Amino acid sequence: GACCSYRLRDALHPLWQSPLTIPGGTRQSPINIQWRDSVYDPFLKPLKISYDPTTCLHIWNNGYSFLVEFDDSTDRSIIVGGPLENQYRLKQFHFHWGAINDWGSEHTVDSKFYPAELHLVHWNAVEYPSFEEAVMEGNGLAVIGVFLKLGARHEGLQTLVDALPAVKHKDTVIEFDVFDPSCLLPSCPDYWTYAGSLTTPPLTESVTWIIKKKPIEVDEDQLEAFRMLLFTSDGEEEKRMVDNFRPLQPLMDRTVRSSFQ
Ligand SMILES: COc1ccc(C[C@H]2SC(=S)NC2=O)c(OC)c1
Ligand SMILES: [Zn+2]
Repeated sequence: GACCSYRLRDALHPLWQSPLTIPGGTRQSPINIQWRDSVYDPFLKPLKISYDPTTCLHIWNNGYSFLVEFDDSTDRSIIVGGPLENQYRLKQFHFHWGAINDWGSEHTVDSKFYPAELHLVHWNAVEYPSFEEAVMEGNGLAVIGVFLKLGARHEGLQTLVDALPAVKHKDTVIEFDVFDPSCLLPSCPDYWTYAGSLTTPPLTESVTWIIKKKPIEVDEDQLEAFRMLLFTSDGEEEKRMVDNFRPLQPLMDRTVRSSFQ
């Protein structure tokens, strides 16, 4: 029937040649955040974000998403506080999105998908010598997740959208030397936090997730600009870069904490 072919299609989805779950995984991402099951933690601190816009380096299409990468050789762009024991350095940010507005985010809230989700990736440079090593450690990474919803045009995002045609194909890159990603964060400080993983291979269980409660608004043209990117290199048969999100993973023995009541 339709359901099993859906499951088969889902399992064979081009993005997932690797196993959909990893053996022994107990803290995989993404997950559904059931609002009423999240537990308010009064000891959670406010998240402090200080990014230096001149640490921005370039935008590149890596064949799975488009990443904006930062110079992480110093502590000029960091986050601290929230659920974090140390300060974490900004390494890159990227997005996940759908072919249509009904889905696209990796996390869901009360089983609702958003059309897209921003991930700001940071690593624990206090305890680990490199990003590559931090990726392998339980407290190595901190990723801020921000939901995107359809609404007003986002002026800060537009500078990024204007650059996307230059990275249409896989393995293309352009210089992008001043950008402050804090313009992509909602003003509301509220967040959920839980222990999770990378959402693409190597799927390592090294991420402290900080998911903002409030989405940011972007307009249809801005979402369409994401959808005109390609998974494929120049000269290959074109495959539109859409639906680059991992299926939901089991919560298992985890509690999602909230910074708000
Ligand atoms: C080898 O280390 C990696 C590999 C892939 C990603 C990107 C994945 S993980 C995530 S969160 N969203 C994504 O699309 C990394 O990001 C931290 C780190
Ligand atoms: Zn991501």
